[in-house]
Amino acid sequence: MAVATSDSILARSLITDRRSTNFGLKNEVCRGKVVPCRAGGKVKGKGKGRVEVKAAVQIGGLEEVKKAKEEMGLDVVSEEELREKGFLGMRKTKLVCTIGPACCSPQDLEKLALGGMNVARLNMCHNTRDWHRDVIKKINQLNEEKGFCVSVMIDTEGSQIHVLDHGAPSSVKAEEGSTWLFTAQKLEGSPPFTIQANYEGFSEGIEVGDELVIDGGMASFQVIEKVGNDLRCKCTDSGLFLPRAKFSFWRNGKLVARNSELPTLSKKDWADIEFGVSEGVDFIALSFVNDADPVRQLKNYLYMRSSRSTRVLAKVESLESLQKLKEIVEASDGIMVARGDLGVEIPYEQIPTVQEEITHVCREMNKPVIVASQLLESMIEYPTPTRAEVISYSSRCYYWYLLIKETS
Ligand SMILES: Nc1ncnc2c1ncn2[C@@H]1O[C@H](COP(=O)(O)OP(=O)(O)O)[C@@H](O)[C@H]1O
Ligand SMILES: C=C(OP(=O)(O)O)C(=O)O
Repeated sequence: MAVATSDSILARSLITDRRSTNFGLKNEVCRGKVVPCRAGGKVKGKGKGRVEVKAAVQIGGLEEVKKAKEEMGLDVVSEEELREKGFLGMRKTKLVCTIGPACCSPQDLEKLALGGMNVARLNMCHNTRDWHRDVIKKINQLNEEKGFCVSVMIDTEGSQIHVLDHGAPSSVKAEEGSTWLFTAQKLEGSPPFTIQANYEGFSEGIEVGDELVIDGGMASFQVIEKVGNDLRCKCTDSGLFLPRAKFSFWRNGKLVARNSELPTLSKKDWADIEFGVSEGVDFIALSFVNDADPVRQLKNYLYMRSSRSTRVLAKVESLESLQKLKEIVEASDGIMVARGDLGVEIPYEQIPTVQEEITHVCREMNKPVIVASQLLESMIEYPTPTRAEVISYSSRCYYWYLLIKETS
């Protein structure tokens, strides 16, 4: 993915190596000049990397963009078009960027817009509404003053069983053979070998012998004792607890579905939606949609609130949502394949097939598909993506791509 600078076009599928000077493009075909450029903001986390793009192909106006599309099969967009049409522009691939503390200044937002951001995503499970309001204001300003056309998406928190923020700066390590208490009790500080869950009923129906998997495989435990509502577990595969790490329980190789018992739209989600409507956001992405009902409910609500132009996207991130895929796609304006959470409920090796299946259903119903999570994950640390990451975007599926930790 190369990012547009002034008078340049975005050539999405061309990520260059630092040493490369010309993408291997024939000058007579594109008549473009490869220029170094920097775009994007500082990345959160280790803070070393930058979302930075190495080069852009400078090609003049719309005519040349058209030529690049037709003759070279590139999915490109001119800066002019980015400014005027945003996600309604001709480039079929769209870029959705999560806005977090690492990229929320007006300068960072402008760099992202210049780099091809079509939609700015605000994840409502982080930060305050005032913080989100401020970002929306900056995006509106960017659009009004600099002529961009960046849309805004809010993403609801939804309900999911996860580790409470354990207070440690980054992660807590569990060693194989160590014993841990998983509890929903509110505890002072972070007692050793104790993990707090966010949901009181997290252990209901769980039996001794069940497997508890953290973040789809980051670490595994076996339940060795039930102590009231708490679970004493032995670590069977060492690994890390990251803040908000997700739980899944397994019995005889099958998922014990727990998240599906929680509501898709909590009180907080409705309050966030109300906030989004009053701020005039363009998209609402609904987390943990298990069937079409919450999507229909939200669409009815938007209709009543005269916010018909706000689009509802359903996040497919659970087994249940896969079982009800067609009705969910039908009810929604688009789908997000939330690969991060999907990887907690289905084995990693099934994700490619599932992504393809979801895409197929969406294509048949003419609905856009957003692919989320770990797209350019290596760029959280490093300035260039891996070859494998580059290759995974060379298909002509024309997805919308959602960058999360890479930008936020
Ligand atoms: N608005 C925000 N405020 C603070 N941190 C944020 C914000 N948005 C994203 N982040 C950071 O980026 C990370 C990835 O974002 P995201 O995937 O949207 O959240 P999560 O993985 O927690 O569901 C978060 O864990 C958080 O550290
Ligand atoms: C986008 C995702 O969800 P979130 O960041 O809201 O956890 C995901 O799970 O891939």
